[in-house]
Amino acid sequence: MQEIEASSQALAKMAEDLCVKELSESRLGILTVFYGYSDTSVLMSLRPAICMFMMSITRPFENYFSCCCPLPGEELNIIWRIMVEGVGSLRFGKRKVAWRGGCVCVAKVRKLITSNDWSISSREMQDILNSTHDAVVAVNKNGIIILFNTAAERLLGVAAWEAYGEYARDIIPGSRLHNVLETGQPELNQRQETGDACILTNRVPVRDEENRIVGAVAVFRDMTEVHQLAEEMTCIKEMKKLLEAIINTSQDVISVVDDQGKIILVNPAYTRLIGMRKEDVMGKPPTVDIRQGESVHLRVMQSMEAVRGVPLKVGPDNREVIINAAPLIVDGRLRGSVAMAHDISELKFLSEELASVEALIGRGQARYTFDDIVAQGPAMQAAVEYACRAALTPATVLLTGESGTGKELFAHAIHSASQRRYRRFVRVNCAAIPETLLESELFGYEAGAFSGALKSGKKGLFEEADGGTLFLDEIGEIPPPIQVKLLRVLQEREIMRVGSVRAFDLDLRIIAATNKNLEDEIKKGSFRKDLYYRLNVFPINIPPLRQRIGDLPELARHLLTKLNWEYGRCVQGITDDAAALLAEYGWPGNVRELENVLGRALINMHFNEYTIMVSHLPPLTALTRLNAERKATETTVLPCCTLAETMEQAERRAITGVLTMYGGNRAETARHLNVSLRTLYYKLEKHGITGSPPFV
Ligand SMILES: Nc1ncnc2c1ncn2[C@@H]1O[C@H](COP(=O)(O)OP(=O)(O)OP(=O)(O)O)[C@@H](O)[C@H]1O
Repeated sequence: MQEIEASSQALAKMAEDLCVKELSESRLGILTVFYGYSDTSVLMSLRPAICMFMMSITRPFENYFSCCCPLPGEELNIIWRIMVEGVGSLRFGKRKVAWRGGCVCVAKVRKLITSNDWSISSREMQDILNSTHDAVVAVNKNGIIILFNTAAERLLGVAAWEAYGEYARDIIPGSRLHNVLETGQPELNQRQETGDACILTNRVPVRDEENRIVGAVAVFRDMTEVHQLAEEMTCIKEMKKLLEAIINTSQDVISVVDDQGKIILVNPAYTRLIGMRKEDVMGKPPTVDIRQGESVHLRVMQSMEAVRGVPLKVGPDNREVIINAAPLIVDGRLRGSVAMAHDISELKFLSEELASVEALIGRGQARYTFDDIVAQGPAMQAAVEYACRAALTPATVLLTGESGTGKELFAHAIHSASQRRYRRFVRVNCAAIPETLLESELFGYEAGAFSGALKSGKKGLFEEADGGTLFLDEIGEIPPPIQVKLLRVLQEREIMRVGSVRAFDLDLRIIAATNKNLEDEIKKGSFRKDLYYRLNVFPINIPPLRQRIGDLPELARHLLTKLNWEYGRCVQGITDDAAALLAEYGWPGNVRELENVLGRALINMHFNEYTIMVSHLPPLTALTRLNAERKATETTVLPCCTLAETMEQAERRAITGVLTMYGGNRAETARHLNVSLRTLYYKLEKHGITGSPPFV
């Protein structure tokens, strides 16, 4: 603060000049302090433009500055002060003010508020403006800043006290308030990008009652946060849409309950499954759809823990579902629970379908190689050696042998050792497919070939195996009409779909297997001779187990390893007694039966038993007797008999043995002996075998 002593005359003049000058520009506040007489009314009339302070002559003026602001809460920055001595007068326009000593101060008014609403104090007004988030800057008609709130300080980076009294054009040129003053036109919603910030500005002229422009005000709104918020909102909205789409398209059944246990979300898969409309379940307790079992939602909400694999029956059709559910915990608070149900009725159905299709076809890759075949004795070794040779050629192979001797095992091994090993190995059990379907299954059909046919037509198993190997198991069961078609495939190497007139080429190797004697079948007229010759290119006969009993110990070891793995056991071997019993047995079911017998022994064993004993084996007596008989037939020399007589006796023994084993069941006996029922009846009559077991 400057303080100048001066003669009263000079100072009076200076004060007067200053007053006039400052009043005209309204830039600075002139504070004139008089001792002695004063004309209050004159000075007060200047208030809209400057701050005028009246003081009591009795009070020292220093105190006055701090306490006598005309509007409470305003502050002054005194720039200079002139002490005035003597007596004089000041003239304001036509009026003259007498004075006697005093001072003239020039002060910058830091907060100058001109408000006509005197019910709100200037301090309150200032507080209100400072509290607003928007920056507010106002100028008077000369473009001088008369209002600058805290948000403006923050946003524009200028302190309020620096801004007050300055030209807005100088301090904040971007505000364009001077333009508004000039044009009188409001500038609304103007966007300004400053660095990272995005500001929206409204600038309007301020008019008095006579519509004269007396100033301008700008409101700056920092839109950065709003923009960020809008972006976040858009992001959340998109996320919500995405989640909704996922939930709605999910095949899994989804339901959500709130913390009150009321359903608040279900997806279309849910309504489809339980057969209720969405509006019928929303807001309802989660037990609304359950037919059998407890609500997992309630369980989860009580325990606050997830559950997995809970079986339930839901909906009008009592659909079987498996449910996984978890509590919804947000910020440590339980907000509800979400459950996902998998409809296992469908799954069960599909897996059954798959199993039946696979059982019928057995398609895919070969599972065994020659390493999986136990062949100790010379007969088996010869068969394996022959099969190895066959594998290296594209020739058709015919595997013959009793049931369970390992024909399928050989077919897999041949494919695995052939050049086609990386192509498909398709197995078809001709006996398992109904006769009516066999043709279309094997050869496929054209669209609309018969009622119930697929619109698109269907590939047959021959086509499926194209490039690979087709294993026709139980070939002896193929009915004569299909034998003709099969013959054509083997001859021409081409097939024709059912309902088609167009034949196409195929490249596949055929392996056929049967436990029937096809020559007998030809004699009976049930199997085509020409087909037999086509199939019998590479015949391999696999001997029955009873004729290679020497293989039994190694086979048992091999099968035990397999069974231990399947049953999770560690059985090491077989006692000598048990092995002797197994060797005595006739094994009509061959290696498959041996596998079953060992499997049953494992089931009979305790977990701390590691060696199969006789007590673990199922009863094998009936066939042991047969076996003894067979051995006798094979080994006993009958010196006083002719060859024809010996054969007669052997035949009689064989028939009575098998008949005893099957409790007199002639059909089973015929099947076992591989003769037709008609032949068996003939032989029974011939040998005079009648009555009930035991037959002698
Ligand atoms: N020599 C062998 N070595 C190892 N396992 C064998 C042997 N022979 C047969 N097996 C096993 O015995 C079971 C029956 O074999 P497979 O199914 O090949 O007989 P199959 O003659 O095709 O029977 P079917 O005529 O009844 O179809 C299979 O588990 C097979 O692995």
